[in-house]
Amino acid sequence: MSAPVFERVALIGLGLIASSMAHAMRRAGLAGEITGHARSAETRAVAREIGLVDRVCETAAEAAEGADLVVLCVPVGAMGAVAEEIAPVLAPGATVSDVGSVKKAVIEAVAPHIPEGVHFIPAHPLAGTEHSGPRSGFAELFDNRWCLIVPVENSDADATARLSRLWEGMGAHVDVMDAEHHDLVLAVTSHTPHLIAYTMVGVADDLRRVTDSEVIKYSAAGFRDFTRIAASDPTMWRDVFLTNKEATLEILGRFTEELFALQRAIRTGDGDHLHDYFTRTRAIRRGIIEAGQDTAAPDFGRGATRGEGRD
Ligand SMILES: NC(=O)c1ccc[n+]([C@@H]2O[C@H](COP(=O)([O-])OP(=O)(O)OC[C@H]3O[C@@H](n4cnc5c(N)ncnc54)[C@H](O)[C@@H]3O)[C@@H](O)[C@H]2O)c1
Ligand SMILES: O=C(O)C(=O)C[C@]1(C(=O)O)C=C[C@@H](O)C=C1
Repeated sequence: MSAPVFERVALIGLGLIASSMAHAMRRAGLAGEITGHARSAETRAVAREIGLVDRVCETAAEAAEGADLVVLCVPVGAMGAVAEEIAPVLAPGATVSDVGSVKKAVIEAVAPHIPEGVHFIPAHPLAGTEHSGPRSGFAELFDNRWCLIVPVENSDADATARLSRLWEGMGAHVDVMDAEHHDLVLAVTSHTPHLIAYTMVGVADDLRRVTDSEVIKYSAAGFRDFTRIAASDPTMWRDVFLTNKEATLEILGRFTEELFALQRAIRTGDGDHLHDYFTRTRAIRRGIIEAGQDTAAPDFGRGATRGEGRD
């Protein structure tokens, strides 16, 4: 058990990421006290029932008051309003961070509300599941995953190091990245793949009407993986695409070009093109495994029903 890195941590939004943070902080004794707030009364009631944090508060400001770390764990589109609400109670020397999947838009929405003397250090843990809500979290979520810290202009070095210690204590490896680069990298590795999965499952759903449920009945592993991703929270992903528009459209444009090239190769019977392409992509998968990055998604059946106890 380590000494607490922060005396009081406030988690605003009590879904998958916040609940996993609460479990991971408790596992390693990283916080003296954890307070929490979620917008819906139902979520707050569930959080109280399962003892998720030490104190569930009725407002975000109440949870943030007296905290030396406040972490915004709400959908990206809600970050600015929450920052505005907690701003009056933030004490000088406190740190505000977030876990949003997009960084440039979050910084633009949150930074203007951060008072003088309060540190703002955005972050993004690259770990998740398709589940949501306060029951879906688990202490191991961040183990051996990356957490990207995205310092803003004049971010305090000591405060950044302290936040890094917290994430390392929760099991993550920490790297530092600037916001624009973060958003482009994530558009490639996370955002566009989610859009493709949503699309593929939508296509299959249309087809299902034609084939009378054969698509579901005979769905093989590849498609099942798509359905897991496409079961992810609609609010979260709507906000991701609306706020990482530029980078996602850039990657989607490239994706479409390559898809057309493959489509043409199939139509013209260009086996060499297909074989070369698949050889290249196979090498990427092998590279990921050799680098030890293939941390298989953990057990998702942790009593969480998607949408349960959340607004
Ligand atoms: N799910 C993932 O895979 C994943 C991974 C990394 C980062 N993230 C990011 O983490 C953040 C939270 O995602 P999650 O998966 O934990 O979501 P979630 O849907 O499980 O939880 C979101 C929580 O925020 C609360 N909430 C929504 N609007 C609010 C508001 N205005 N004020 C207070 N509470 C509000 C909801 O009640 C809910 O408890 C998002 O910004 C997301 O982009 C998600
Ligand atoms: O494993 C999953 O369910 C995820 O989609 C997690 C995932 C990802 O794309 O890797 C999703 C969004 C994040 O911001 C970070 C992680």
